Parts: sequence; C-alpha cells; structure tokens
Amino acid sequence: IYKHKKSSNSTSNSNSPQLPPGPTPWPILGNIHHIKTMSHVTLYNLAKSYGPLMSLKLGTKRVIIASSSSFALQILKVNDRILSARDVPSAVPLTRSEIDQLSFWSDPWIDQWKNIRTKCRVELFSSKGLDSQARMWEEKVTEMVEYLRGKEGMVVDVEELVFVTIFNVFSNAYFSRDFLKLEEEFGGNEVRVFLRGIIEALLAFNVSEFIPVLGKFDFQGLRKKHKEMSIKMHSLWEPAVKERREKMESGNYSKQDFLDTLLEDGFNDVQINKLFEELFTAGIDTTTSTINRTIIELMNNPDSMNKLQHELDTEFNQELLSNCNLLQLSTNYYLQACVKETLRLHPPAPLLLPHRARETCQVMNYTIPQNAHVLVNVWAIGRDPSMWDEPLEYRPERFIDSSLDFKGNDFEFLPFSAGRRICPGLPMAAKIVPLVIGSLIRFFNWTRPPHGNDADVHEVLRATSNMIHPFQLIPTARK
Ligand code: HEM
Repeated sequence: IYKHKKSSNSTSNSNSPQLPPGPTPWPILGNIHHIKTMSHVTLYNLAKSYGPLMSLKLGTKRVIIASSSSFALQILKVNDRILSARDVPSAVPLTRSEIDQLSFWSDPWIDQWKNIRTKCRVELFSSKGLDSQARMWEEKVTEMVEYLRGKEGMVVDVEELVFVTIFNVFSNAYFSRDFLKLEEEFGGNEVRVFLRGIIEALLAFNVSEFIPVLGKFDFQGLRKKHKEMSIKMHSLWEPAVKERREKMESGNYSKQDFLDTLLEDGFNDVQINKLFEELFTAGIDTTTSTINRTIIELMNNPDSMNKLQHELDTEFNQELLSNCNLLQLSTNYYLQACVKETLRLHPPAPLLLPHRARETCQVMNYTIPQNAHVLVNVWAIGRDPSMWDEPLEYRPERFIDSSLDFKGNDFEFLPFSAGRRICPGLPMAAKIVPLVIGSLIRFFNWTRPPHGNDADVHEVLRATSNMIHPFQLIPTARK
C-alpha cells in the first residue's frame, strides 16, 4: 500500500535488512527539497506515502521517522539503549566535550547527564520536592487569579499572563524569587523574546547540520542568535547566583531551593547557567502552550467547558488552590482528562527532540544506521485513526475510566516521550498544568473580544509552533 515497499534509497544487498522506505534522494541535497521545513505535518503527509517507518537523506545525514505506536515502542523501548543518544545542535556554540560537562544534550552514558537528571529528579520533581513547592504554587496562582479579578470585562493577553505566572513558579523553585511582574503589563515580553530566540535557534531547520562543509559559516545566523539570547537569559539570574554564593561563603544561609543544592554540590557558574537555561527553555514553552491550547479547546467545545466547570464547582469549590486539592488533581478527574486530550492533539514537542543512533541496529525488518537522526512523530500517533476513535475530535471522555497515561508506558500517547530520554519535568508539568487551567476555568468565564480574534484562535490550534501570540480574551468572575 505504500509507494515503496523497498527503500528507494537503500544501498544494501537483498539479504541484509534494508533502510526504511523513503523518497529518492537527489545528489548532495538528498531529500531536502521534499520537506522544506522539518515540520511534523510535512512528515506526517510524507508518511502517508512511505509508511510508518520512513527514511530521508538530508544532505549527508540519514533521518529515520517513526509515525506509529508500534515503531515508537521499537525505538523508545526495545532499542532505547542504542537510540537515545543526541547530536549537539550546531546552533549551540559549544564543543561535544563542553556539552558533556554541562548539558542535558549529552548522552545517557555520560556521568554529568546522569548527575543532572538525578539531581532534578530528587530535588525538584520527586513527591517530596513537589510537596515543598505546593505552597509557593498556590501563592503564584492566587496572584494570577487576583490580577484577573481586577481586569474583569477587559481584554487580557492570556498567553502573556500564563507565561509570567509559569515563569515565576519555576524561578521560585530554582531561586526563591520572581523575575517577572504581573502588574507591569507585562514584564514577560523581553524575557519571552530571549527564551523563544534560544528555542528557535535550537529547533530551526539548520542546513549546516546536514551539509557539514557549511557548518562553520553559520549563514542562517542561528549560532549568533543562540549566543546573544543565552547571554541575555543568563544575565537575568546571574546577580542572584552571585549574591547566594557570597551568602554561602559567609556561612549566613540555610538551604532553601535548587540553586542551593547546585552550589553545595560545587557547580560552577558556567554549569549553573547552562542548567537553568535548559530547564527554562524546555519547561516554559511546553507548559504554557499546553495551558493555552486547553483553554482554546474548551472555548471551542462548550459541552466540555460546562462539564469541567461543573466538576470544579462540585469537587473543589473555592478550595481549588489548597495544598490537599493539589495532590488530588493527579487522579481520574475530568480536568486531568482535558489536559490529556490537549496533549494528544497538540503535543508541544510533536517530533520529540531528535535522538541519534549510537550504533547500527535493526528495527523490525529495517536497519537504522549508526549516527542516523531518529524522530518519533507523536503528533501523528496521537491522531492515528487505527488507535483513536474520531481522532480529530476534542473528547476528554476518552480518558475517563481509562488507564491510558502519558508516563511512557502507552506508546499511542507519548507527549513526554518514553525510555531514558523521557521528559524529566513530567511530574511537575502533570500538576502545575491542571492547577493553572483549573483556576482559570473555576474562577472565570471567558469570552473573545468583540472585534474578535476567532480566526486567530483557530489558527493557534492549527499552528505548527508553540507561538500563540497574542491570545486575547475577556474574563468575567464566577461566583
Ligand atoms: C506539558 C509540558 C511538557 C511536555 C509535553 C514536555 C515534553 C518533552 C519531550 C517530548 C522531551 C523530549 C524527549 C525525547 O527526546 O525523547 C522533553 C525533554 C526535556 N524536558 Fe520536557 N516537557 C514538558 C515540560 C517540562 C518541564 C516543566 C521541564 C522542567 C522544568 C522539562 C524539562 C525537560 C528537559 C530538561 C528535557 C531534556 C531531557 C534530556 O534530554 O535528557 N520539560 N520534554
């Protein structure tokens, strides 16, 4: 049923496993002309012709794309040890050995990768770590609700509001302080530009990664952009780190947050900057886009909105923001089902982050060559009609009384990935996202501004990036 049962770009003889099927590559460029952008939608459309495991040649690089749950299982579970390496994006102005000292981009067998993942798991994302943040979350979300109460009937940029709130939640977990202010309408703009600049430079279709002779020229300016934006990001927290170091050296301090953990463990300034840069870039956009898209989906689906408001009124009433309710939020509530349904339809990292094959391996009857890039199109898998009834409908009910979860065991639903590379921030996102959505929906009704941005709102749902700007709505307080 697919165009090529045999790979048109395979060079192997007929007895050895072949490359997965794919379009015939041109000399030098390979299939670059077939894709233009590396978007999940383009790759999904190509997979309709070439099948759920597809191979492209982009310049000198082999790229393998999985678009079904059974190939996702092969990649993220069966062959996880071999396929969980990563290339350093060429926009990052660091050498491989610097990355291995500093970054989440290093490989799972590198000590520093294990060290930072363990530190984050134990100090930030364990039940104990999350419990110790619960009061602070409550405080930040209450500030957001109070701010909105003062804006009743006015147009509010919800995207910006959520950005500032989430940024402050994370900055308090890391540094015990707000970096942005809600009242300044908003303080987030500039910081958001830095953050998005870094993400865009990292995820852009960077031709020099595929045609190595172009590598040193940076003619798309991505390395320059990454460097400039990172320096600006770091300058946000550098004074706080300096101050804390001095306090620690003077002996006049008691451990209060993640920064203290890193300082006690002897992290130097370069390591601290890189770790926080990566935690902010990986955590903020993904979390805010999930919140915003859920609000939009609920507004487009009034039955789901009513059902959720009813649940919030009866189960939580005014107490949604209390500690003990926070803990309950992870169970089988409609609120949680709404979040899952958004993540199924709009996973913020639709192709995950690119994995690399550490060595050649076999996946079913195909070969994945050493150093190939490996992508899993979790966006396509979440819409696969053989897995989901009416896949394009927003129907949170499908998750009620279902054991289906996003923790990396159900390969038809992988917004956080699975295996060694699974998102380390999952436990935090799984609690903060419903808390913010629950508060926005429990305490307010939402309408679009009269000279509406209906088209924008639909565009946002179709958008292939996480940019949802501006996303303006009018709140009315609920009793
Ligand atoms: C709804 C929210 C989120 C989603 C859907 C999400 C999803 C993902 C995905 C798909 C990956 C790539 C996994 C792979 O390559 O196989 C990833 C990696 C990562 N995420 Fe998240 N994420 C979210 C929130 C967060 C938060 C809140 C943090 C931290 C505070 C975070 C930190 C990271 C880091 C550091 C990595 C890189 C891990 C590594 O390569 O070892 N994420 N995330």
